Amino acid sequence: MTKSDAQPLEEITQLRATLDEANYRYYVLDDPTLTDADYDRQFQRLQELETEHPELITPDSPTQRVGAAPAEGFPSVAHAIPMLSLDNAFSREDIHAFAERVAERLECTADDVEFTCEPKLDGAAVSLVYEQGVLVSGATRGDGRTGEGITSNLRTLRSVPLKLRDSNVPALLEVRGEVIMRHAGFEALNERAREAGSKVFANPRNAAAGSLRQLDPRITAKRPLEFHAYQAARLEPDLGDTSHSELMARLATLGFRASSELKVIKGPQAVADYCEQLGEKRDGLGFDIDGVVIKVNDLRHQRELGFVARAPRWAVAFKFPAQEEVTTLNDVEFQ
Ligand SMILES: NC(=O)c1c(N)nc(OC2CCCC2)nc1O[C@@H]1CCC[C@@H]1O
Repeated sequence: MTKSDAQPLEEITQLRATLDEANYRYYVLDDPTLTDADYDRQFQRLQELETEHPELITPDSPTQRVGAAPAEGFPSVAHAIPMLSLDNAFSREDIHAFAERVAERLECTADDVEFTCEPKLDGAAVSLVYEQGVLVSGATRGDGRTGEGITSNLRTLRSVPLKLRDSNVPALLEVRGEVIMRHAGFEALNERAREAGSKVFANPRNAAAGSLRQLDPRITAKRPLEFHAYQAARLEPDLGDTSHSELMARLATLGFRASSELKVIKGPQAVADYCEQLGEKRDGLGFDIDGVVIKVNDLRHQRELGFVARAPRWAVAFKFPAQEEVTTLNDVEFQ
């Protein structure tokens, strides 16, 4: 390899590392280091180099996010583990009853059970599969057992890592999470749609789901979508993480955004307090949530508790009143 040939590979490798790190800091740490102009300038330089040296292009390069070939349709994808729904809780009593049921099966007291609480994001649930640290498949939740293969569309989200960030990557990782559209992005999208006389979306959840199911990934790439991880569904080899909160911290080091509002909380009383506090913060979050997902934190306990027909015994969704029905949350008294 001559000196000049050696140059592009070094520069390409450096640019890819810089752009991947910029995505991680922007989308996972909420602590951007590059300005958009800097990002775009380095991205264009990488595109130039890869155009001059196409043999150096790799599928996990930041330039390979947006494919050009519109899909004819989406293939069906069977989820290795069903993407289940959640039973609901609507009051402090329901939270206590859930904790008591868990405690009874774990043969402990409800106050000894350690839960994690996190916002229940109101978007579109998806699953991402990584093999040897590289994204190989992305799918919608569908009916929970079978979804639609939308890998090309999910690759366009800069909050979806094309390759895992850590050095010791697991052989297999399946991450599940919610794709959301923030209110600001939703309003701007609908404004553009009204001006163009095209379809206006009813709410951010529909806008996110509709954007993910575009046949042309170049359209998805222009939509303000963010992926927020909420579960590591499969992990081989098992990295020995023993709790949901530890696993979510691991996902953050691997390059995923997890909820900054995730808290480890002991006992139903404190869980109900978290729900009340998050309900008061709901209108200021800038994106839609419809409650709190309360999970038993210990993964062994989750396995012991298992699932009933369609939902886990170890998790429940605390639901807030639908916002259209409630003028202000102050009207809602916590029983
Ligand atoms: N929407 C969410 O923010 C969310 C969450 N934070 N955590 C989970 O945990 C799963 C894990 C096993 C059962 C539920 N699920 C969520 O949403 C899903 C999408 C479809 C059914 C649940 O609502």
